[in-house]
Amino acid sequence: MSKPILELKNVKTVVNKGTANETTILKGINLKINAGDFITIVGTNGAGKSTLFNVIGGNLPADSGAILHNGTDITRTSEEQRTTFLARVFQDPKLGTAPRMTVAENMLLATKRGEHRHLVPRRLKPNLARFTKLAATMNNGLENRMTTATGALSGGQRQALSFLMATLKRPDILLLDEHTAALDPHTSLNLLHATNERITQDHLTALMITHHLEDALSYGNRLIVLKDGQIRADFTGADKAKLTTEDLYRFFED
Ligand SMILES: Nc1ncnc2c1ncn2[C@@H]1O[C@H](COP(=O)(O)OP(=O)(O)OP(=O)(O)O)[C@@H](O)[C@H]1O
Repeated sequence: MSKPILELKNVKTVVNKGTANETTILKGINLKINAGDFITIVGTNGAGKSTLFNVIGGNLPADSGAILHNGTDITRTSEEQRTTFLARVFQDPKLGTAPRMTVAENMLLATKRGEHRHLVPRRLKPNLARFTKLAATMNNGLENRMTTATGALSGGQRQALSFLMATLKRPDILLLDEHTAALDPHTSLNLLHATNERITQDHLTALMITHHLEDALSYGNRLIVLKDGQIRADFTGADKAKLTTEDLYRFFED
């Protein structure tokens, strides 16, 4: 069997070290993510879901344990170095896009993820048709706003742009951190559908944090329950398919 695309081996993360508030947030995470996995992640507030993404993304160090990318130890690499193979979409539509740049300029910038980015305006023209076609896949009129400054978009359009930017240059790992949570129900559903289509059609490897248990059940091939800094359950295939919201609720009871 081929190596996991990403592997966490007994990863622990401690914050406020050496103070009275010292806390171990991740308490020994072991996780093998295989190419093409679409993993939904659920867990109570404070379970450590965003911290897990921070540790994978290099925003927060792993205090012990190891993180391997295609078998190579990346535990000590920086957040910047990891952007060569990893992209993340946050809950806040304002994160991930440059507000004064147009939609098309932001997309051009995203084609350079992980590289030293110099925006060359003349490169925009040959890419515009492709970018517009991609924007149209979001089903929210983004394709009609290619020359609009991103700060003037609706939250839904801006978040759709963040998602497109994260996937324009294919990432090995896509981290979706409650990326539809700040949107109204209709806009959220629309983005979730577009997300699912892109991930499944392009066979992307993705992890998606959500508080909506129905969404965690509906999407992906794998579901992980995080509780108190540990992985309490990891369902795949047929086991995931037969899970119900009631089954999941049990993990939220003390
Ligand atoms: N840098 C930090 N310094 C101190 N405490 C932190 C830090 N990062 C996270 N924590 C704490 O660690 C715990 C886990 O936080 P985290 O944001 O990972 O939880 P979460 O599962 O994403 O929660 P939510 O569903 O509310 O977003 C929380 O108690 C949080 O306050």
